[in-house]
Amino acid sequence: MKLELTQRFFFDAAHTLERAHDSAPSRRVHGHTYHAAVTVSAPAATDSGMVVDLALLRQGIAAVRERLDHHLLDEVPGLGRPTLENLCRFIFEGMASGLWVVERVDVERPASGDACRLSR
Ligand SMILES: Nc1nc2c(c(=O)[nH]1)N=C([C@H](O)[C@H](O)COP(=O)(O)OP(=O)(O)OP(=O)(O)O)CN2
Ligand SMILES: [Zn+2]
Repeated sequence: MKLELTQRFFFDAAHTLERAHDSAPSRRVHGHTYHAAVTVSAPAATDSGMVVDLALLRQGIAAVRERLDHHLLDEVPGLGRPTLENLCRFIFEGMASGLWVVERVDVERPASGDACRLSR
């Protein structure tokens, strides 16, 4: 058995996106509010009664979030093409060095109903 713990957060960011699909709005600089969630796990029987202290998890998230929030995503080192898929990977990799096992990362744009999940 294992326990999973999730912390949600959001960030606002701008980007452009060149696509095979002909979309002028995508090619212009535009912004989205992204809602994200990081889920970490631990064996169900922990001495601490915690997967990890949420304060530590939030610190890890804050460090990754700072690299995205109010940035032009096209210019974020290591992100690559600013898609939901690459945002999942970027956050997953950014959280991977903590005192936890990252199970999955979700990134959504609720306003347009787009969502992506990267699982371990
Ligand atoms: N697989 C993905 N496809 C697309 C992503 C993505 O992250 N992963 N992102 C986008 C763009 O960010 C875009 O802003 C959203 O585009 P879309 O919903 O298509 O809106 P448009 O204004 O471009 O309208 P169209 O009707 O598609 O012309 C796109 N794809
Ligand atoms: Zn977009």
